Amino acid sequence: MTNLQQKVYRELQEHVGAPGWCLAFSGGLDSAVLLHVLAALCRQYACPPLRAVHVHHGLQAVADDWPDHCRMQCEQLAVPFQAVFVQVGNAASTEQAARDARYAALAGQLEPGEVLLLAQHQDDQAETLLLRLLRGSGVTGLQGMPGTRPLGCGLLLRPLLQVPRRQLEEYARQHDLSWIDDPSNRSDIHDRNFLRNRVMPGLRRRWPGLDTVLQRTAAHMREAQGLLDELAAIDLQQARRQAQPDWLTLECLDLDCVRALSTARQINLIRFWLRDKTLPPDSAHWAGWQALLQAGADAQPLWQLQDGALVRHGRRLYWLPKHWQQVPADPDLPQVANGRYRLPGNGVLQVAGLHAGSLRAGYRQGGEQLDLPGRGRRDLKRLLQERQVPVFLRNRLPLLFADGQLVAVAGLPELRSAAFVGLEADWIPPR
Ligand SMILES: Nc1ncnc2c1ncn2[C@@H]1O[C@H](COP(=O)(O)OP(=O)(O)OP(=O)(O)O)[C@@H](O)[C@H]1O
Repeated sequence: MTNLQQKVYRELQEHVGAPGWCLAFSGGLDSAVLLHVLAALCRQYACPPLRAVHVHHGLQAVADDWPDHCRMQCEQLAVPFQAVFVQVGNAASTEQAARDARYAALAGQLEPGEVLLLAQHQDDQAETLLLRLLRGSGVTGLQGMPGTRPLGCGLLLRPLLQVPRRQLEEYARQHDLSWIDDPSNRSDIHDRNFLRNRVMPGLRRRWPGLDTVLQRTAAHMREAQGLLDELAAIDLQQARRQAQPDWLTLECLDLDCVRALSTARQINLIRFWLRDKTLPPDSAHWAGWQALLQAGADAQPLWQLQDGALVRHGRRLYWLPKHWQQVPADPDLPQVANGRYRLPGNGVLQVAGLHAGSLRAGYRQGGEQLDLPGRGRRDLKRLLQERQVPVFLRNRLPLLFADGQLVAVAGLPELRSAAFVGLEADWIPPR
């Protein structure tokens, strides 16, 4: 077994029990080497079934031959191959759009538990770090590419991150490999190519240990990030509250608790809290956070982020996922089974009790009235104000109607007309 094969095998040792290994195969030098290494490991050891996937972006005419090239390489090594064709959206940066489309396509075709292998190496990691430094990244960004992270229903792994490109070139020569030379890599228009082609060679001549030094920086940043996360977890535990009203399934923090922290610590907490909810704003865009804190006591300010918004109501701070914000064009909620209605974002409204099946569920349109036992007809708007239901929620409360008349408000058991007092209406949050 060659030195490189041993290194990769060590990196993959923890994953030999996975249901499959899937190589992201661009056909370039790095992934061609990884394909050869993996095929060799699979011949020598008990490894999961190996396959390779090439993503075709359709962005440059020369790339039209690449799926065939990749297929041939895989056939020679008896590795099952698949080409996936994607449409790249019209983003400001084609490079970024291609990367997004590629990761989405790769994630989409992973089997549960399968490991997706990417061929980024030590030099790529050094470039990534320097690029991020030049773009003003903080601790999170300066950790570089992670060696492993969840992707779709599987796991993404980069087993070559400790391997210098020189070693991959040597391996390719020794094994007489052929690979695709992407002509766009030679153009210095893109920052990464400029750095790779014009800057890194000079830096490496002056500081021969540059790549390992930068690797050490990334390790320091990972350690620092770990500590920041520990602090954020403590702060989150202190600040987390049950949403009010208490049937609400939204996540919420106590604003007084958050305010008591220093600004840097507030931002650390909010970043940590939102990590699995939305892309964090970059460091230049935290003015929205200050505006949210400084708005008057009665205001209900909202800070819009990519996949939802932070909203203040009273002394609470809510995370409002996007599907909560989009008022559907159709005010009716579709009934999916007897007494079960589909809510946006895959939640379900389950209505049980008398007449449950004959009700229509929908959102407020304005002007609704409810005939309350002992109180007579009341405007829904007033009733919701009385109960201090947050403004952001008022148009998103599922209402139940019988013969066109409002008879119950889901989640607020006291808002039922006489014949529907015993009606139960639960929200089952999206999974
Ligand atoms: N079109 C593609 N199809 C499948 N996987 C890809 C594709 N492009 C890149 N990858 C994967 O992502 C990794 C990093 O991409 P990057 O663009 O840095 O690589 P590359 O220079 O195009 O190709 P290589 O790393 O194979 O030389 C690649 O090593 C490969 O594993």
